[in-house]
Amino acid sequence: MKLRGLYAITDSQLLAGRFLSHVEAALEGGVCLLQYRDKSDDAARRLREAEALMTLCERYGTQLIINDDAELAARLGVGVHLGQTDGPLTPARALLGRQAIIGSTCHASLELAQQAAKEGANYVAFGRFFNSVTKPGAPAASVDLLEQARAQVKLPIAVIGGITLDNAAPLVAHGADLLAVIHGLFGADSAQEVTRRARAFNALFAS
Ligand SMILES: Cc1ncc(COP(=O)(O)OP(=O)(O)O)c(N)n1
Ligand SMILES: Cc1nc(C(=O)O)sc1CCOP(=O)(O)O
Ligand SMILES: [Mg+2]
Repeated sequence: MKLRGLYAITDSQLLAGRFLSHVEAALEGGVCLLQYRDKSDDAARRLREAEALMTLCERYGTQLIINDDAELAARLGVGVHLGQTDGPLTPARALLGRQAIIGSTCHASLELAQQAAKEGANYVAFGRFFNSVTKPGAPAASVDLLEQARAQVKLPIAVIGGITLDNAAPLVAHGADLLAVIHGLFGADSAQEVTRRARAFNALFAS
């Protein structure tokens, strides 16, 4: 499966009261990967929501990725995204199997990306590229770094952090394969606007 296009990431606070309707609206507009990102420790709710997302993803032919939690990903038979403090890739791969999509946060480090590639990641993520409402303290990355990564890293590259329809095009032009977006997608007031934004993000990959 080609990893290229919009990578939608959920946020439990932002989507409170409109979780499934906004996610379905995004899927309607086209989503390459959907990440379930919930930083709470409410395991029962996390399982329930992840299962609901899996049902939606199956209907739309989208791959579901669980943030942080390889055990939950294994339980559902889906992929996982691991940051630098979320545990090593090798045991996650052993747990999830060869087919699962595993992504790795590399901040602004080519060395971390090379390491992730060696350990069998399916994509690497760099960020944050812009000011992020969701994660203001994340370390910064630049378009120069993205260009170097494009030249040196053979894996699909996800970019993240403050990405909106107004600032995403140069990232695609400099080699990003996946636009990972929370607020710039789900911050919309209506489901129709979420669908419109999803279509517009994907259109950036058309040329
Ligand atoms: C696609 C993508 N890229 C980066 C991250 C950030 O992961 P991490 O550094 O583990 O931070 P948290 O998201 O867990 O707060 C991500 N989730 N997805
Ligand atoms: C979860 C996350 N990780 C980042 C990183 O740089 O690693 S930035 C970020 C937040 C992304 O949300 P938004 O699109 O609302 O800025
Ligand atoms: Mg994490």
